Amino acid sequence: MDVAVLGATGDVGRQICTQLVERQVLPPTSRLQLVGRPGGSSGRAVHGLRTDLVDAYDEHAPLLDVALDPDDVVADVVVVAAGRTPPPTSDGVPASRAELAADNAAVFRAYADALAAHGSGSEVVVVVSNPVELGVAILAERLGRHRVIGMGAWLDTLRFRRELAVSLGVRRHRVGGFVGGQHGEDAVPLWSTVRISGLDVDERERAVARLRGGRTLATFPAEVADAKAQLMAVASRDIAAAFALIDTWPPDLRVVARPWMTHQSGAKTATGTASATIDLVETILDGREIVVAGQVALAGEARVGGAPVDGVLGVPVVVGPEGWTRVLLDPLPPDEDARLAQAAAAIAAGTAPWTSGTPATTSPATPSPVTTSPPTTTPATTTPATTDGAAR
Ligand SMILES: NC(=O)c1ccc[n+]([C@@H]2O[C@H](COP(=O)([O-])OP(=O)(O)OC[C@H]3O[C@@H](n4cnc5c(N)ncnc54)[C@H](O)[C@@H]3O)[C@@H](O)[C@H]2O)c1
Repeated sequence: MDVAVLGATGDVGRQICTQLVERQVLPPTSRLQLVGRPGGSSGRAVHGLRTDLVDAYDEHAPLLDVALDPDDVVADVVVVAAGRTPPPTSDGVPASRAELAADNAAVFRAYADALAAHGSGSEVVVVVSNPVELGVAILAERLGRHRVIGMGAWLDTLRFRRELAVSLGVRRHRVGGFVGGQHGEDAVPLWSTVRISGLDVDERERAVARLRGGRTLATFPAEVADAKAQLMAVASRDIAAAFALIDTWPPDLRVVARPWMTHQSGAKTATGTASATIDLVETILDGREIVVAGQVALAGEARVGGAPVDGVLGVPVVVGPEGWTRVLLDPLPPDEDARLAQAAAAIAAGTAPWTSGTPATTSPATPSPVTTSPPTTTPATTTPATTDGAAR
């Protein structure tokens, strides 16, 4: 099985390539294609990256290949990490999502068209670049909905589990639960999906109620806005104090605030992003099926706000070697349902200018009907993930 990483020389792309090789996700007989951009600095640096990886990992490295033309991308799994990233801003207000979308829509389209024309017709695409939802919408339109999954919701999910685990004083692998919605500040912590191994239902409900402290998601957007304002004020004097302040907040708020502060600090979130990406790549390559959260192009497989979703949304899904197959979303409590509906509306508004609004329905994966089974499967991952803001 082969993997291609678009934007291989970027901060995130390079981490993905390094971790793929270092963690021996790919055997020496597989191929890792490092994809750069002709004419750009990455067109030169990608050759250097190849040499550096061989230098470090020659004993177990897969075959390392360089591609500069989107038409030459060939792999079973294609990771999209190419494109612009929004820089931190002095006032904490993220660069316009529309501007980022305009730039990165062109990147998404170029690779979507090339894969549609020259790909195998069965590659699975993992979208990392932001806006993740736009990448999923554009690639799904051309390649088929089930072959495209955005990893932002999985990264948010790993962060949620970590924050819950910290508050509970347990290891992350003992905590289940998902984050859906839009990657970044419109992430929706799905508290009703939280599971804690070793606790029965009553114990879990008491633990969750304690962690939530009587709050619901109805106040979450206002809490996030207030958190950012507080962090900007504190961080301008003392960045360590800003991170310490985050530690005093509830776990769901920390899920959004901590990566936002990380980005504002000038550090990028490349390591955690790469690690979460590799979870998905590993699953797809393994032939296993696991439940993850991901941004996917829905055609009515989930209902929020009383209506079926026709468009991209982060939801728990079953992912396997042919992409995602099913949505696993039980009926939600009103606050989670309302926030997911708001996120779906925000995503629809953000993607509409760049898409035809009709994701391709063809797919090699067999779409299954909506399932009502509870999302109890927890992938056996202990991978740390730390990172977002507008979306990081
Ligand atoms: N989904 C997530 O959780 C998450 C987390 C962190 C970063 N990101 C996103 O990942 C993307 C990459 O981030 P980064 O920090 O590595 O950025 P970076 O600037 O370090 O690297 C960007 C890479 O994209 C390539 N690139 C830029 N424009 C291109 C074009 N027109 N065609 C082909 N390649 C092009 C560059 O050559 C470079 O290799 C950004 O969109 C960022 O917002 C997503």
